[in-house]
Amino acid sequence: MLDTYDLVVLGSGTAAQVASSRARAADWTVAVVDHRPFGGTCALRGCDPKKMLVSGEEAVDAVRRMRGHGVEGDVRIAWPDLMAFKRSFTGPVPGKQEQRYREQGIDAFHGLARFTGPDTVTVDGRELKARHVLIATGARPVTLSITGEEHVATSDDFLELEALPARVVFIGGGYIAAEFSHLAARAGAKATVLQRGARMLPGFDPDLVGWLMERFDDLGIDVRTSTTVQRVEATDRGYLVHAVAGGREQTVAANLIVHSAGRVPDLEALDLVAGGIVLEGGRLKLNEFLQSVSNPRVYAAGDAAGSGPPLTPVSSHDAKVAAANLIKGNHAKPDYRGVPSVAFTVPPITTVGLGEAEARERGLKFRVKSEKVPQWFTARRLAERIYGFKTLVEEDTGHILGAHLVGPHADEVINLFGLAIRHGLTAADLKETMFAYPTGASDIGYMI
Ligand SMILES: Cc1cc2nc3c(=O)[nH]c(=O)nc-3n(C[C@H](O)[C@H](O)[C@H](O)COP(=O)(O)OP(=O)(O)OC[C@H]3O[C@@H](n4cnc5c(N)ncnc54)[C@H](O)[C@@H]3O)c2cc1C
Ligand SMILES: NC(=O)c1ccc[n+]([C@@H]2O[C@H](COP(=O)([O-])OP(=O)(O)OC[C@H]3O[C@@H](n4cnc5c(N)ncnc54)[C@H](O)[C@@H]3O)[C@@H](O)[C@H]2O)c1
Repeated sequence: MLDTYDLVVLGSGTAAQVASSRARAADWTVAVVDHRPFGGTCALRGCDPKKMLVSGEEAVDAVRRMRGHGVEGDVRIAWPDLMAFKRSFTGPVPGKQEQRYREQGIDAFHGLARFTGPDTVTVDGRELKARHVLIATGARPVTLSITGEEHVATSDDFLELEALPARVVFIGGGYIAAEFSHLAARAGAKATVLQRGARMLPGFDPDLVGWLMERFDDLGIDVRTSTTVQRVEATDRGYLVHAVAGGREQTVAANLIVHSAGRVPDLEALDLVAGGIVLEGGRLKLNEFLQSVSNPRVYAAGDAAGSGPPLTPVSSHDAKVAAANLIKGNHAKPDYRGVPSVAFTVPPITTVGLGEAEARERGLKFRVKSEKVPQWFTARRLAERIYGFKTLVEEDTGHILGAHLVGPHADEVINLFGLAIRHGLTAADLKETMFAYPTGASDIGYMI
């Protein structure tokens, strides 16, 4: 282990992995630091473990949909076994990560990192001097500032539950509430979502969210919008969640309350003042090259940078941009065109590019095609009632401005619209493409 490095990377998630290996490949001396097991949010506490659990849901949902259509019998989620299945993936991740760092010649430090000066960082009592630092510390749940906040579990806690409690309340109605309430309800819990916003999943097309809400109803998920949680009270039988909606107080009983009210860059422990790193509105103040405006040695990437949407592919993209600028001098800028996003409800809902309202606000000239199409073959063969789309195509150029899908295979098909947006393909290009039939993609020609 050295005391001086060309690059010290704070964090060991997606952004850290990508940037550290690029810098090392350029023959830089590199250290990574994390106070939690190595691997970051996506692999250990986010996308991947969540989707391992969704696999159980998908299996149950398929049987329930096909019942009466040639499939008989009942199936249910065996929660401890599904958790064990999840751990079969997450368990080996930290060890594999450490081995990867060893093989690459990257030094890995365990501990909470904190700046002690513009080019020094302390980790577990050891001071590291750095020619450059990359802040890749990810995000944390936003502080709710409500009485009883200490009783609110995080998504990390939910993903480690050995047993699923009978009544689960979600505070907030975005990605985590949508995905985890579907999971909890299919696994037999009573799920309630208390969403301050006027609707669920505000990042997705309102019409498509409306169609998806039918499935929340089927699952018995109690979704209360325009409802703000005010306090949480512990009782001898669990908790009471006190909320207010339209001036009226409501109380919901719970055995588990899950934070799903948003995440913010995780910067608190870093002592940014000591590092000479300024913030603006609670976020790192960065230039267009993802470099701190006040300390040019320091760059940031991923959720910690807060520059693009807080998603794994964006963390990876940011890290490539920051690494390129570190190694060759500032020249690369992030490009967030065509970043697809999926909420992994069953069925999934997806979005890429501009929403209809945003495109109108920008004064663009475009045609909208939107329809709920459960009668299409893709949905029929799966006995799925929820299937629909909305596409936005620019009038003059034929460019795809935005695409929004809900239903089977939407999580895969949206990537093709992302490809079109990012690489300037037109609606005509997509229509001329031959997609294997019958697949989700073979519907694209009819969606535009
Ligand atoms: C429940 C959940 C589900 C998600 N599902 C998806 C999904 O399906 N698809 C998708 O694209 N995105 C998903 N996301 C978002 C995605 O996980 C993040 O955008 C992505 O993992 C961020 O990567 P990162 O490298 O920026 O940070 P992270 O992977 O969060 O890594 C940051 C690391 O820094 C460490 N750290 C923090 N502070 C310090 C410090 N002071 N010293 C040392 N180490 C520190 C942390 O321990 C952490 O390991 C999900 C997120 C959550 C919470
Ligand atoms: N599939 C995915 O890509 C995926 C899945 C899970 C999480 N994530 C990432 O994690 C981040 C955090 O997810 P999330 O679901 O916590 O946040 P979110 O930003 O998706 O949704 C938060 C919602 O909580 C509501 N809210 C905030 N404070 C509230 C309060 N006091 N009472 C009631 N409602 C309140 C807001 O109106 C908002 O709609 C996401 O932004 C996303 O980047 C991504």
